[in-house]
Amino acid sequence: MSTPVTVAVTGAGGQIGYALLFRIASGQLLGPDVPVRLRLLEIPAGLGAAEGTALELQDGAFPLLHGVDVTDDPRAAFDGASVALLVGARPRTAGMERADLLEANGGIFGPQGAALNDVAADDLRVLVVGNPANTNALIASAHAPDIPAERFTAMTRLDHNRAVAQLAAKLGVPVHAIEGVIVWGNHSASQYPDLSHATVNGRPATELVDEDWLADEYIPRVAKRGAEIIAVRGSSSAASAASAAIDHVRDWVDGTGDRWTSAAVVSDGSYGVPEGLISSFPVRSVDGRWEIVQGLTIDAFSRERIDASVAELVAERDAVRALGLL
Ligand SMILES: NC(=O)c1ccc[n+]([C@@H]2O[C@H](COP(=O)([O-])OP(=O)(O)OC[C@H]3O[C@@H](n4cnc5c(N)ncnc54)[C@H](O)[C@@H]3O)[C@@H](O)[C@H]2O)c1
Ligand SMILES: O=C(O)C[C@H](O)C(=O)O
Repeated sequence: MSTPVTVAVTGAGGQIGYALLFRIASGQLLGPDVPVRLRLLEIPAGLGAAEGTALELQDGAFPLLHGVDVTDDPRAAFDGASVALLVGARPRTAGMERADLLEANGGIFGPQGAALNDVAADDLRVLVVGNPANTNALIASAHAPDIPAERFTAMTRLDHNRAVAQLAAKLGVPVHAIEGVIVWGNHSASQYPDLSHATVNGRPATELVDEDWLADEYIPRVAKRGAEIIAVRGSSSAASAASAAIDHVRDWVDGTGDRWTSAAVVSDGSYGVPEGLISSFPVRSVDGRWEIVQGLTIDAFSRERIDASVAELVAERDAVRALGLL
């Protein structure tokens, strides 16, 4: 068996952490032949929950799990890490403005980026899940000048999976019949789930659904699914978010083949998205790197929606810049 890979998970004592860690320990993140060493990072108030989870991980007797460490020190958590799943974030509380949230999270993701820069492994891959995920990833990357920006990603795979599942439910087809769905922009209600390149059993999805359903039901349903889950469940999505994080990293490491998916990656200016922003794109993973799918035609309907979500990302970037966080 190979040398264990160190996987760091922040916010490990929270809901997503609880759903995520057992799947990593069972080999679903990196594959059935790859042993893992888990590092759980929490703030002092969350250490008890993370320590309890560590005890349960031990009780799982997972053959691939070569140890679990719990700490409140980012440098200890990230030391030698090849994968960092940044889940822990400051949630918005009553009376908090968006700028307060960005500032509070800047205080988390700046130091975590700096710690990753100093102590993580050379092959580090980062997935930011904690909201506002795209901008948190941007802040972390800005504090890690020695780590290529392409290694910092934010999670829109849950939005992508929701977009696929909603279309499958509408048409009564299995999810594997669907290809070419794209989520563009921010992981927020401004995101744009785009079916204009999607196919269902090889047929264009746009031939199978009408435009009104697309504009008035499908797009808002997917974009506001996080709020729907909160309203129905009483707390935000956890197991589906953990599942999407597994999908994202597994595809990043193993490759996607010709299939494409969605991930928020650093923009190279493709599709008019300003260079340097971390925005969701159609992506393929090739040789361990995300590549933005090129050459897609963007019609006026899509252009307007992509631009609106990207404008929100620009506003978030400008806000954190004004706060001195970039
Ligand atoms: N990108 C997505 O698709 C997506 C989906 C669902 C949830 N989320 C976001 O993921 C985050 C976590 O969700 P959750 O349900 O697990 O929340 P949670 O409140 O259950 O857990 C968050 C944990 O993070 C910890 N934490 C806070 N600051 C930390 C820090 N500086 N270092 C380490 N740990 C820290 C908290 O103590 C807590 O235990 C939230 O920001 C949520 O909005 C994103
Ligand atoms: O929407 C939220 O606040 C929660 C999360 O980001 C989600 O998409 O489920």
